[in-house]
Amino acid sequence: MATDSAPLKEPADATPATGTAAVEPLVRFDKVVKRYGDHVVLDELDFTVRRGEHVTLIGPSGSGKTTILRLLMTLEKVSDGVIWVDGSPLSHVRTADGSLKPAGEKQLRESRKKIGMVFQQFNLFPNMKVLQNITEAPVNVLGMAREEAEARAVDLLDLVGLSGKVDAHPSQLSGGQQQRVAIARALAMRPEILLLDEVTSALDPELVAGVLDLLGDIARSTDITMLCVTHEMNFARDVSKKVLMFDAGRVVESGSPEKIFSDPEHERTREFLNAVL
Ligand SMILES: Nc1ncnc2c1ncn2[C@@H]1O[C@H](COP(=O)(O)OP(=O)(O)OP(=O)(O)O)[C@@H](O)[C@H]1O
Repeated sequence: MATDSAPLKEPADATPATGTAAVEPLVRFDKVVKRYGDHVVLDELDFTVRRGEHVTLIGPSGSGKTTILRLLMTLEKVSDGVIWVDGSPLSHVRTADGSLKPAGEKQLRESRKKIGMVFQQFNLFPNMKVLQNITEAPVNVLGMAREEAEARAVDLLDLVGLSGKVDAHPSQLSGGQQQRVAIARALAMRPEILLLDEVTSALDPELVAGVLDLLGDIARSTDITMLCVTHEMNFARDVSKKVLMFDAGRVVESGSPEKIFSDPEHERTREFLNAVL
């Protein structure tokens, strides 16, 4: 089935009826396929994430974890299936007859506003000062007044422990400090969903705990929904309510961190955890 030919109807429970919004998943992957040429990376993937939930994605290298985050960030397009966010199709738009067709660039840019992502390699703008790194998207994408964006950036820099670095350039900061700026930059867009892709993998070991503590504080003190790819199993245990174990582009097992880490049911989960723990 190709997304650009067959009309796709929304799942029966995708649009909450009045009074049921609290139980409606914020994110729903509905038979999502991602192919690169003949290589099927995600294979009719189904999973849901509830509003405010903190979910950790684990699985062997190449199992499709980063691809899931990139699809949610609309940096990639689905090959098949539909991604729903808050009852609306992220990857598609509704046509007049109620069917869905793949979203164009304009809609994808709109969808992207709801979602923030922090990358392994920080991805800061090297030629901009810290403050401008944080205000750039709120001003140019959301149309926020510069003064308001700057005031918010100052608050966020305080939150991430970098209030003295407003005028620094990224090259003048440590990796841990750059990642804190990247976290502040993602939060500046007031996203509903925060995607974290191995955000401590590129850091020197002594900087890892500080960044994880900050993310733990953000998870506990806000109602943000988090999807997190990490090899930091203690962080997953402390911060997430649900762990999804992926293999070959599918969820092979999901459950609480306690259940998955101490009593996994699937052989692939046991193999993976034996290798990383
Ligand atoms: N742009 C691309 N073109 C072709 N293949 C790609 C592309 N991006 C990802 N892939 C392939 O998709 C598969 C899944 O990659 P992905 O990065 O999602 O895995 P992952 O589970 O995040 O792995 P890791 O833990 O090593 O980061 C890999 O086989 C990868 O080579």
